[in-house]
Amino acid sequence: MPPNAPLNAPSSRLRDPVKTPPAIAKPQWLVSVRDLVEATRAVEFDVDILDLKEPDRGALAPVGVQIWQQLARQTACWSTAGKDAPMLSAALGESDQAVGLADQVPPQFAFAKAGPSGCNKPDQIRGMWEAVEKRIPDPVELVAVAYADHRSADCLPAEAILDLAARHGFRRILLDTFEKNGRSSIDLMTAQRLSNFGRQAYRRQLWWSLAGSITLGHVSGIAELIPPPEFRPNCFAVRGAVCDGDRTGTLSPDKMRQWMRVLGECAGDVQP
Ligand SMILES: O=C[C@H](O)COP(=O)(O)O
Repeated sequence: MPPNAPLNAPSSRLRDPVKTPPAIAKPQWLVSVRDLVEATRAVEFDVDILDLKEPDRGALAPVGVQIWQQLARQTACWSTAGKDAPMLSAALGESDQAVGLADQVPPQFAFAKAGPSGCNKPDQIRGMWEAVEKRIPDPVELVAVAYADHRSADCLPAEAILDLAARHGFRRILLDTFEKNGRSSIDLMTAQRLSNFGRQAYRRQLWWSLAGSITLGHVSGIAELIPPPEFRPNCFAVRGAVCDGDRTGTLSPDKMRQWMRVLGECAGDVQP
């Protein structure tokens, strides 16, 4: 187990819908989808988390509330049909938009993410988290978001957000890029910073997900990039690399199949 316990105990709102593993044999896989059609395609490929997001409108743009509701109904059908229904996650947008939408997230969703852009002081980001937490339905867990290109997003650096998130009682953090211009989180952070981010997450008992123009090459090369297994991401989150064309295209079954295979091959990397 990581040596340092979180400074604040998690609030009841942050209880896990599933237990957070201290170490995982196989990284989880999040795929961002824009609607029910893409979601239905993605479930064929053993996705762990379906993330509802409109890729035409930036990093964390929300889809319409009616699409959240469709997915909430569909997940019940998947479960009753005996399928392993993925957990649902809602992108709420950035700061004020996230606060405004938080109370409309269906309670069937496991997670919601609020972007920190414009929050360049600790008090601002804490205030935004608190405002979202006040409105979000109780079973939905708010996930902290940090951007590798934090200057473009006018927010605090990723390491500072991780520290604040741990103190606030978050259980999970997503590292993504604000700009979707093809520069990956790995290019922006460099291997050293990324590895330190992973170490910091492990020590603070934060599950972390790596997103931001991540490619299959990044996934298969993660052991060289972050040698200690326990510092590696608990989850890889992807959109662009599993689409035909760029991230505004549609999900490619061939690419989804390749990702499923490569992620399956990561199994056994981490000893519990
Ligand atoms: O949450 C994950 C993002 O949607 C990743 O998108 P991307 O792979 O196009 O950067």
